[in-house]
Amino acid sequence: MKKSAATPAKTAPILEVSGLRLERGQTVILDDIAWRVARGQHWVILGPNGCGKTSLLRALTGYISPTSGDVSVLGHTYGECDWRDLRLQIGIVTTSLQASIPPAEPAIETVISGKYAQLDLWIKNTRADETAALKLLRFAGIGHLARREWLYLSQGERQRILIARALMANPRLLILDEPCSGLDPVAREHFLAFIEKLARRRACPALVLVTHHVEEITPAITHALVLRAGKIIAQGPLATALTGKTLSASFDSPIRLTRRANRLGLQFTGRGKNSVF
Ligand SMILES: Nc1ncnc2c1ncn2[C@@H]1O[C@H](COP(=O)(O)OP(=O)(O)OP(=O)(O)O)[C@@H](O)[C@H]1O
Repeated sequence: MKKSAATPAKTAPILEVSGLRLERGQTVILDDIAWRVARGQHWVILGPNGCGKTSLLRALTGYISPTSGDVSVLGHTYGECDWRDLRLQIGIVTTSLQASIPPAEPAIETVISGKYAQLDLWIKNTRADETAALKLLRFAGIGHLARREWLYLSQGERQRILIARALMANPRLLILDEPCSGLDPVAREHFLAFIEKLARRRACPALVLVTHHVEEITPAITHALVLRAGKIIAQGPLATALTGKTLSASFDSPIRLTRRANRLGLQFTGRGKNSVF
């Protein structure tokens, strides 16, 4: 009988990936990925288009099987326990989820569906679920939208609802896959302030933010994983893993990392091979 992941091992890391390799046909999508997310850490994954970020997320959530290597969540390894239990420990917010939300579904029901890791949920809501969902919507600053249908919500509101939805299952890891895409500059700042508030919450799950934009790395993010062509080129505490040198190697273009008022930025230096100028 397969072991249940419902009772997490107290000392295990939140996530551990070792020797992960993913091949499809002749293509090596991920190669020799070894990565560990410990309790209390919040990570950013950065890298150019096609470097393997989405594939890595899909391997973490059990949606694709690696060619070799292991992925474990809270000490439980895919293949050795029920993957549905493991998946419940990982919340994921991605724009691809948006197409699966029924257009007429009120926000509060979208949030409640997260508790059961289901979309288009057809059950009678309990009072306790409604209370919990409303609390999360209020935390996300959108309590007033609880009864508004998905169809009429803005992109920023939808992203907050999907985060509240993910939190309904009390995940230990929350993956935010390009959560700012489609947001205008002001909406993006408000949204980042919300992420920062979430990260400072006592019961916050470990966050993994996937982005192309260093400006979206808020001060709560502690660690970085930098990818290039399916391989890790740097990982560790933000200050050492995310530098002009590692970004230049990742994006194959000369880049300088700037820091102003606690926010990161990029400058293209205009020198060297593959300069954008
Ligand atoms: N099933 C597959 N078969 C063949 N190649 C694939 C498959 N899935 C992904 N790839 C390739 O693997 C590479 C990594 O894709 P992936 O979507 O993980 O990149 P990404 O870093 O998320 O890119 P982006 O930033 O553009 O979203 C790409 O070159 C892609 O074409």
